[in-house]
Amino acid sequence: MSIKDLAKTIADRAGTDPSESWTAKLLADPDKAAEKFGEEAVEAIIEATKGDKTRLTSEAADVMYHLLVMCAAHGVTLADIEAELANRTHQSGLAEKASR
Ligand SMILES: N=c1c2ncn([C@@H]3O[C@H](COP(=O)(O)OP(=O)(O)OP(=O)(O)O)[C@@H](O)[C@H]3O)c2ncn1[C@@H]1O[C@H](COP(=O)(O)O)[C@@H](O)[C@H]1O
Repeated sequence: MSIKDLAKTIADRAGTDPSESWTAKLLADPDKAAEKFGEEAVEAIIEATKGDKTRLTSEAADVMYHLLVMCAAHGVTLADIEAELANRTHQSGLAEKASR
């Protein structure tokens, strides 16, 4: 599934029955969504340091999903994040830091 399709699926879960959808449950509880994102991020770090590519791929998918849910719980959309990233394309990190 593309990130865009995943974000749409997450947005579609807003306001639906939390007892029938993990996504709806997290959207209804932003602090829980943030906690889950933190857990998944730590799990991804652990797999990255172990060097297990398959496990890292799985944890990275968990991180992306929970990041999008946490953001959606606060009204931040994938389009918002993409716009922020687009604002940064002019920045050349190394050149900018060297000039400081
Ligand atoms: N990508 C995901 C996704 N990734 C993880 N999860 C759920 O996140 C929950 C918590 O993850 P955990 O890893 O903590 O689960 P766990 O069983 O404790 O596993 P471990 O930590 O022990 O490894 C589990 O219930 C997973 O099923 C997800 N739930 C939903 N999605 C996507 O969201 C869509 C809508 O899902 P629903 O909201 O459930 O309809 C799905 O079709 C998927 O595309």
